[in-house]
Amino acid sequence: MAAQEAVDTVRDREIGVEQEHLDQVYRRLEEKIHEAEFLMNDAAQRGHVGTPGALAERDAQVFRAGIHLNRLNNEFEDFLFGRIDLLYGKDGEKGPDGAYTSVEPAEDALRADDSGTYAEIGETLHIGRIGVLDADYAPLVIDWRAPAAAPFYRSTPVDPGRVVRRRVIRSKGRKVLGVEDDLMRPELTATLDGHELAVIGDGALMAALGQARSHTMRDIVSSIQAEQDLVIRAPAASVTYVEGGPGTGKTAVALHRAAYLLYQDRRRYSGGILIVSPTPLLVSYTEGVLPSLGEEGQVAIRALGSLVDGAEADAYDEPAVARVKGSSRMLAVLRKAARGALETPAPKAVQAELGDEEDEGGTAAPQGTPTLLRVVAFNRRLELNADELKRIRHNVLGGTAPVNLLRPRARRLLLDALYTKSGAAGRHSDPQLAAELRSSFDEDVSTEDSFLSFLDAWWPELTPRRVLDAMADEKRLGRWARRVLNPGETRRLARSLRRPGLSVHDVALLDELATLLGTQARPRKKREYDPLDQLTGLEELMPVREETQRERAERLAAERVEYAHVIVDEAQDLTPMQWRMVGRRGRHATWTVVGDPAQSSWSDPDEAAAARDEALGTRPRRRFELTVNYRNPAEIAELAAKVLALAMPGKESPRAVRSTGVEPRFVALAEPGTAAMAAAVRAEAERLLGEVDGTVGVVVAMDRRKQAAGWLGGLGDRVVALGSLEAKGLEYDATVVVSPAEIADESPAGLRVLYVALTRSTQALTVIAGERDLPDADGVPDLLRD
Ligand SMILES: Nc1ncnc2c1ncn2[C@@H]1O[C@H](COP(=O)(O)OP(=O)(O)OP(=O)(O)O)[C@@H](O)[C@H]1O
Repeated sequence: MAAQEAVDTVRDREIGVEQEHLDQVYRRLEEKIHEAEFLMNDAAQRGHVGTPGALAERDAQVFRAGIHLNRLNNEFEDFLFGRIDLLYGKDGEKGPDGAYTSVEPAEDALRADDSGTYAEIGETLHIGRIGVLDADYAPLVIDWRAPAAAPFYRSTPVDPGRVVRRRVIRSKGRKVLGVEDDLMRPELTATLDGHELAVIGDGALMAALGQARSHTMRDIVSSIQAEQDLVIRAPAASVTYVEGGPGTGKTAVALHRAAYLLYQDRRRYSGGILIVSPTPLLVSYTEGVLPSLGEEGQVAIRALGSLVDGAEADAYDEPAVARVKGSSRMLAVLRKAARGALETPAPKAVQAELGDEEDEGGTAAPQGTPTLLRVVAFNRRLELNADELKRIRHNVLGGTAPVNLLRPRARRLLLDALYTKSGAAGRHSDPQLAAELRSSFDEDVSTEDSFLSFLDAWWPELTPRRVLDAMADEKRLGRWARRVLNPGETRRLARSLRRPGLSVHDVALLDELATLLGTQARPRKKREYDPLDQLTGLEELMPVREETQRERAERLAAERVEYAHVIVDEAQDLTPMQWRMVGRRGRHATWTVVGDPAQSSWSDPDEAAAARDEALGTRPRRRFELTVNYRNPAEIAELAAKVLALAMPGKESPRAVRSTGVEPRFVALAEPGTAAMAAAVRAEAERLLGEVDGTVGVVVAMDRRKQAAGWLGGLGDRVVALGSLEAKGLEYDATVVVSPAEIADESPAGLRVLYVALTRSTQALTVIAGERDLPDADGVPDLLRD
């Protein structure tokens, strides 16, 4: 009892110490807010001066002060989270943020005698979401992304550097709630201001991992681990390539890396950072993290189905179709289609008003390409017949230039042919007169209505959507796909393109078509001229205040064709066609690519890897591996490892850091059929809702998605039903995986998809075995038995 009281006293004292520091930081922040407010008022006053120079200066001041205030207000909550106590450093030099920069301790920092090793703490640093200096420019808080903060993340007991004690501080508003310490040099007796260094708690990481999950990811800024920090701070020279199993923090690391890169070189990354995620669900799950890291507008998080402007797809094709659409064989088909579509009938909307770009798809009355051009020039009727037109078209299409960009050439060759027919060609021997005659001919003919409407029908301005719609006709597609796709693939592809709406895989086809057609990139919406752009410099180019982070990101994304840095999450899932689409957005970018081949839902990982290599070009790569699973307890990780052994024999599982003592539960259906499955799923979901504080995910085969949502009706929003492909990247406190066999049989990559499903839970897992799972007496499906 007495011992516990002593611990509590030490804990309270340490909390008190941190509270004092936090109070000091808040006082300083308040001063800064007052300063910012003063600046704003002062600037407003100056408005009365009235000279143009004074007005511009006022505007600049208001702008800066507004940004400052905004930032301070935003960062006010929970922004001080760490502290390190360091040995004296090797050199006495201070870095630009006022902190010592040396990583290694000074030679005389440690004293050893027969009874042990001793040291005096030479420096204490507090780490937070932004840096705060006191009035004398000494650091009260160091920004987590600053070099001086790196030891907070890098130091480990094996390689402690100067760090003796690493402390995570939990606070709410202005109140410090607790501290958790990790000792990096447990063998050392260290003193701080003459007192022995206190150590509180069992370490911050375990405390963080034990918390209940919500529907959004939280940032891990206070508990980033050393191997993760190496990735986050890796120099952005070329391609940073990260592999790691489920739950190793790949997504978290990728998001924190975006924040780090912006901090480190805001000027460079004002060109934008694009984060590509496989599904909209993962986008909304991760979206909360960046603003909370203190980043604004420059980062766009996009799902693969929303990467192309105007396309917003979240429907999935059946695996056999997705395989065809994603394959690089599609390139040959699209090349043919982009040219062949010139001869296809215009959709109704286009027919109604030729030249109208509005393209709604659908099948039109087969108008087809015109086979006769008739004009009147020099008082003569001139005609080009079907054969002549065909020859001209063939001629124009000779090279590989984008079809829409060939229209002027088509127009010229038509005029050439008509001119030859007119007999005017040899009329003048004087070249100048001949040229004049020709140009008046061209002008007459090319402004004639019959010529113009012919050209629109014969060489229409094609949109990617129109070509894709044209591919929905099986016979036509068969021609374009000859010797590339087999008849079954062609049939399935055409059928899927006849369905209304776009699938996620269609979007990459649209993007490829846009390139093949040479569709003009949408003109950049020019930002309104703002005199402050010149006054404030790029660092200060922060969002206009009334625009939200998301709105700004969307606007920038819409305007942007390419980005300065591209981060690809779940990279193992990009098809070759998707790699091409993403690659076009980062031709001059640096890249961070994170993924796990063992979770790939793509049936031909080698083909996808080849396309990835093409997208990344010859840029040098730095490879990193993440090896620790922070999500799953060991009990769940062990079960998932059985599926990994089937899916990818020899592939190692990441090491789980914690164990809950709760084994996964198995439930077999009381009787065959959907009703029994519905009852079992609902009962398990209800039970788990009672067991965990956070969220419950029910993962089913893709074609049971809607059904499963119905089974869970009325259970509230802590529980969600997901198709197996949608579960990627997400996590829940508890999951119910329904019929492993159904998930595994869904596609050639089914076992890897099942592996994903089994690795979503942070606490509890129930597996419900259907008939096809052949459960044993304990309800364990055959796929999960030893
Ligand atoms: N250093 C850390 N401290 C606390 N939590 C962490 C840390 N690293 C990762 N996590 C948590 O572990 C979970 C898994 O992280 P994340 O989703 O980034 O992993 P992943 O490698 O992308 O997984 P998957 O491949 O399954 O999508 C998240 O809840 C994340 O917040």
